[in-house]
Amino acid sequence: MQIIAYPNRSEWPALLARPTQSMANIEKAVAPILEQVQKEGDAALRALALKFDKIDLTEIAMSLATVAAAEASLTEELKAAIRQAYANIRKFHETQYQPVQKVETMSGVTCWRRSVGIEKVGLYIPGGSAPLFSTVLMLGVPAQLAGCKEIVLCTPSDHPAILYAAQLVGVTKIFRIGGAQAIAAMAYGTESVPKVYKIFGPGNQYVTAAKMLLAKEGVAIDMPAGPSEVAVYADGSAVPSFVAADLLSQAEHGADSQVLLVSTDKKFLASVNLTLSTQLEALPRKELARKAIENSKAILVEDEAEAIDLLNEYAAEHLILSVSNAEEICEKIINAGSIFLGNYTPESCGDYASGTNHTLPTNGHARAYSGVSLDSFVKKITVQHISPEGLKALGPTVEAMAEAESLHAHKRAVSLRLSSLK
Ligand SMILES: NC(=O)c1ccc[n+]([C@@H]2O[C@H](COP(=O)([O-])OP(=O)(O)OC[C@H]3O[C@@H](n4cnc5c(N)ncnc54)[C@H](O)[C@@H]3O)[C@@H](O)[C@H]2O)c1
Ligand SMILES: N[C@H](CO)Cc1c[nH]c[nH+]1
Ligand SMILES: [Zn+2]
Repeated sequence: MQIIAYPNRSEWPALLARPTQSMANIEKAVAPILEQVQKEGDAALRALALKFDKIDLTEIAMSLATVAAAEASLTEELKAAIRQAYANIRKFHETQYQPVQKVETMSGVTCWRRSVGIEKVGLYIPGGSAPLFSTVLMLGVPAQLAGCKEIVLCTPSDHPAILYAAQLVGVTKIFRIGGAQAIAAMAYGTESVPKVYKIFGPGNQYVTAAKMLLAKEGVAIDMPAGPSEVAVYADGSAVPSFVAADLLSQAEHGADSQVLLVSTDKKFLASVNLTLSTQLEALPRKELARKAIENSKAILVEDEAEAIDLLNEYAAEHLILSVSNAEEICEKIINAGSIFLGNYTPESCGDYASGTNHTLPTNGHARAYSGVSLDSFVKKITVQHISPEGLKALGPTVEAMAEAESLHAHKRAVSLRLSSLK
């Protein structure tokens, strides 16, 4: 990994830019796909599956028999691991339920919020270069807890673990479609695929661009969750081989992934680089990881304060703090998707099974977005009730404001009632 020593702050934006292809080029490729699906429906899905995924899609929906057969084809060990991950993710997301809190803002004026699961949701499960069945749990568990009635899943993969996990979380329909065309199908609806109210899920740049383009048309999406990335901040207490393994864990996702290592210790950076090369050569997906590592940097900074500023500017999807004062540094991080503390908290645990969600904002979007949670799958409907006594107390305030805005019908809606109470 290229080591950059003591860059000036003015150099940070260029240094921290992700190796994404130009969004304009990706959008140029994706826009016609969206249009084709909107116009031609299932016929477009069949043509695009053949073109991009080399799949002959006679059946767009997965049959119940295929789904049922999935369980039998998995080992007991893998099924137990999936069930353990499911239980942990469920336990963590259950804590995100918010009890209804009724507030009396004035005597007789009561307001509260109801959380209601979004009725129809669409989950995208990446399957181009790896069948990410862990993502089924990450999206399906909060959808299930939120009480979403229709849970549609699209994926280009037919891996049985995807189908097994889909059954666990109560997915209602599964379609073997991937890429931008899957996102378009869930946004517009086709003869086979139902139109949903909100689309969730990570994916490559085509998937992410499709979500962003559709968001401009008013389609609800979770967030931009593109190519995976990790930043590691390490000091002399960190173990170089552990840090190298963490960097490679995200580099192996794809050539467009990026990893970042930050330290105040020059020798440490060199040791990580050494073990990284050896570990890289041993990986089956080494060509993908090598390309991602070529796009990555190890940055030597002056001190802890500079490291914190740099990490906040980068706004990593995942941030590992392999430093002796990890909890203290954690409190100073204001931009990150998910943070991992200490030497024994590999990011992989969050990817699969610790309980937190792995669908997280990438490409600096952690500055403004959070990862997926139970909240992502619910709407909050506000409710209020005003008693006659409450209206007597509140009415004059509303009358004065409506009068000042020249909205006389608003004022009358209050005044008529107040007169009836005299
Ligand atoms: N941010 C997160 O939370 C998060 C979580 C998991 C995975 N990820 C990321 O998801 C991504 C998964 O990517 P993937 O490619 O393996 O699977 P994917 O399912 O996202 O994309 C595969 C699809 O891309 C489409 N495609 C491929 N080449 C195309 C082209 N030239 N033009 C148009 N469409 C094309 C195909 O239809 C294919 O089905 C990785 O980048 C990974 O890092 C991110
Ligand atoms: N690291 C990915 C999120 O960016 C999630 C994942 C799934 N499987 C392995 N990793
Ligand atoms: Zn991962």
